[in-house]
Amino acid sequence: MTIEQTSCDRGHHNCPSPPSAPQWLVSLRSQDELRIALQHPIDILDLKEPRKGPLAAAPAELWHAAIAMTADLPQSPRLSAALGESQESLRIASDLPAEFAFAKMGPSDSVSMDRLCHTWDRVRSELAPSIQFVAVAYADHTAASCPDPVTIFRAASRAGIQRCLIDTFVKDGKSTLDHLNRDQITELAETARAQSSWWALAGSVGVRHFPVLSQWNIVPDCIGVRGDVCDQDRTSELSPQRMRDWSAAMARSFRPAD
Ligand SMILES: O=C[C@H](O)COP(=O)(O)O
Repeated sequence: MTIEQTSCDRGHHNCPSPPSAPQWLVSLRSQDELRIALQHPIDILDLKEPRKGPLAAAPAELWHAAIAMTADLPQSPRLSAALGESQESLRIASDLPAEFAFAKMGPSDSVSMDRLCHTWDRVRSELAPSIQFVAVAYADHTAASCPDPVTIFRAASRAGIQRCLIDTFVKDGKSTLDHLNRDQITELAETARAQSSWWALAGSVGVRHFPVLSQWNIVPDCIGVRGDVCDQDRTSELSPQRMRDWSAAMARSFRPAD
């Protein structure tokens, strides 16, 4: 999908149509949650264990269950796995089944871009060739002791990584849009576009942010969510009602992807 930037202010009568829909990624931690998620038009089922950290890996049993549950679907969402931060990723990357489309690793404690690139190389070399590696940046990069998001997005492209995701490291309710202002998120979006990267916006993103994104003319290629589709915080269960709310909000706020 191409990034479409529009000057459309949807509240304005001259607005021709809402922007093209970003893909929708939902992070899931159990088979029950997978069953709920599969009732919605999700593009990417992202498996992780939110009780163990922002990008902690789900157990391998869930990886295999997700493959079995989606194998025969006519329009199967693609599978993504969080592999944890660097040490956990290095340990488990080679176990990820080739049926997965994406794998991502948290950059915390990498301190320098050189070190993070080195870890990316090592993790990528462990993945099945068909799995696309997603470079993750943290909006609260100082707390995560890693390079800033634009530096990570640029380095990813230089390293031949075409997919980037921005998330938050500390899950205290502060979103990526609290950590980064309009200019900073615009710079990220423009960086991604200039280097033809696909980019996903995550990090305590909620339906409440859709009007802000519209006002800022930001349309990521994908929006990722966990906490805002749960009963309470992101460690609680996936909420069927909140999933319905997100489905409706995505359909209302964006026109179908081209
Ligand atoms: O990859 C996306 C994340 O799981 C988003 O989680 P969050 O919405 O709880 O920050």
